[in-house]
Amino acid sequence: MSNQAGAKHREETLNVLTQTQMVLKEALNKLGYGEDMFELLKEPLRVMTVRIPVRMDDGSIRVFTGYRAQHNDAVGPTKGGIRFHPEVTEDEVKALAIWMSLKCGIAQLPYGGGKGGIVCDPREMSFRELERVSRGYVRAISQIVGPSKDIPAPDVFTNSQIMAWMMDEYSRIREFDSPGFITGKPLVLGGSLGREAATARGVTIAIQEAAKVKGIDLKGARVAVQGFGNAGGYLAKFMHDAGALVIGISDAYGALYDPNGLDIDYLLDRRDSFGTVTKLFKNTISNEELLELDCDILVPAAIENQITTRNAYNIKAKIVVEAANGPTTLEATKVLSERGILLVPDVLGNAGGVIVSYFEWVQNNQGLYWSEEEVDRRLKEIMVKAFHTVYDTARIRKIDMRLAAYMVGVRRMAEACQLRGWV
Ligand SMILES: NC(=O)C1=CN([C@@H]2O[C@H](COP(=O)(O)OP(=O)(O)OC[C@H]3O[C@@H](n4cnc5c(N)ncnc54)[C@H](O)[C@@H]3O)[C@@H](O)[C@H]2O)C=CC1
Ligand SMILES: O=C(O)CCC(=O)C(=O)O
Repeated sequence: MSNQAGAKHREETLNVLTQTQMVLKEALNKLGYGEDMFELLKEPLRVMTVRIPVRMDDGSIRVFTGYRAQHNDAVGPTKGGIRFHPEVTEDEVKALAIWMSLKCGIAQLPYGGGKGGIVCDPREMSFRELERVSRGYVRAISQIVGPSKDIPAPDVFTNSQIMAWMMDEYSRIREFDSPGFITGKPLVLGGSLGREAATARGVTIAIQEAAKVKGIDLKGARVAVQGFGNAGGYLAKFMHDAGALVIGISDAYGALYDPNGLDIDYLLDRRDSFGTVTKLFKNTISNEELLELDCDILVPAAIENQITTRNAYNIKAKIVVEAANGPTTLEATKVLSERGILLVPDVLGNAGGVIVSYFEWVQNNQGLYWSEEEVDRRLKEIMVKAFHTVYDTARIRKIDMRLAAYMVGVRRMAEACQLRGWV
């Protein structure tokens, strides 16, 4: 078997959780921890599976499966989003929870990682059905979540309205108003200024720092963005506003390409609430083609496993910044690194979302609200520091940015577990 065929075979047999565990093990090894620490951190401490009966609008009952994973709470309560997607699996939610731990470690937030998901397709559900499934999920997990236990937030196909229903349901169960139970809420319910755009703002800061390192001028740089929802939509806008040429964007149904730059404001205006816009156009290209466009900066901002050994050799970008969680496989990470492409990994690149969620929780706890300028200033401070900590670790240790990010991200949690006497 050739090297390339071997890598492809390995990749096809590893799921996101196994791949995460492999990097985690290497990071812990490099930090000098033994097998016992890996044994503790390789899986979440707690995973709850729930079945949520929901009366649909036609009178029938459908039972949805949901998960909430809590990776580790040695540092503080767990934190992380909830996704509604037909392909949610338990292993995916577990990996996402571990990534949240790493993200919070890199950004130095007083949290461990958590993540939730419901197997459903909100694109095929009515507004009221979505409300019922959201409330049912909170009732089912209410015992293990809370403002000082585990604090959810939005993720793929969930939004501030869903956070509002969930906060309301939790407050009813507890019989007191609990804005600090969940973040990503609407402003009038205790949301934070700047949270909605925070993930993309953080990605933008990571891109700016990566571009400096690579000597790329953002003005006129050609950018392709996969995904046009919360993360991808705002990111395309920020890149456009920074003078870059956004030559490609995509959604679940296809991609749009214009070598002279797309009209991002127009596309944002036409997009639906699920980040879909390409259905309105005839001359589309595929998501696969978008990833291989001739560009300077590529931002996967949709779902997992998009850059694999199938296309990693054809990626033309000089910088890849992961706004999505897990868009690049482990084998593809190696290929990009060997090809000299700077890959800013998810646990660093998209940390802006949880950073501003932390600000929202702090504001809820203190009952004092900050200006958007204050939120953005604090976000920038944390992101720039996090970028350079990870970049310097990679440079000094001669390792790729993903492994460096795992080392930086897990260090504090491992120390906390040791100090608590768990290992
Ligand atoms: N919303 C947040 O605060 C954060 C989101 N992320 C990550 O960013 C990524 C995107 O999340 P959001 O923008 O919040 O979700 P969203 O639901 O707002 O948008 C998702 C976008 O991805 C597209 N998409 C879905 N399936 C696809 C497929 N198979 N191929 C191509 N495109 C597809 C959708 O059409 C939509 O444009 C996810 O990986 C999420 O975990 C990471 C950190 C925070
Ligand atoms: O805002 C948060 O707490 C978590 C966001 C999230 O789910 C993520 O960073 O993947």
